[in-house]
Amino acid sequence: MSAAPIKIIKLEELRAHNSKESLYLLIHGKVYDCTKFLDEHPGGDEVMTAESGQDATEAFEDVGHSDEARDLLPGMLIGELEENSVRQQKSKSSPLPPPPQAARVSSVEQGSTLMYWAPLALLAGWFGYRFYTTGTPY
Ligand code: HEM
Repeated sequence: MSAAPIKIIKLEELRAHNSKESLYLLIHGKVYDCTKFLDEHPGGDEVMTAESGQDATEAFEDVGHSDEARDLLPGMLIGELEENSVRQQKSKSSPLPPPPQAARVSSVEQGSTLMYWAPLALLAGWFGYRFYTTGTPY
């Protein structure tokens, strides 16, 4: 007899279970249904709901959970997170090039700065020319 196939869980599915009514946690790439454990968790339910819908591995490890705590995990295991959806999540969080709108705004700003300085430069040029030709700027 072979073991039951591992259920592949999509990122959207993980994110959908983010309340006390139904809570999934992602720890080391595996998805755990922690709904029933919420009330029993010695660290409280708030910390667990706060970690839902994202990778809770760091939070789980930072606490330094005991072996007893780790032994509880297999009982809550429901599947693994789909590889592709993790990659999607990573690309979403990576810095994107600035949107074209920003480029447009800065070129408009440059344009308006030029529009401000051009008449002033012309005026200064005129007074300079007058000063040199007539000895007085007006
Ligand atoms: C299914 C996942 C989890 C299980 C089975 C679990 C289980 C436990 C257990 C058994 C303890 C008692 C101490 C120990 O034996 O280490 C504990 C404590 C604690 N847990 Fe979790 N935990 C889980 C997830 C989390 C997450 C995601 C956080 C987020 C920060 C968290 C935060 C804490 C804290 C802060 C304590 C310390 C409580 C105290 O001693 O005052 N736990 N947990």
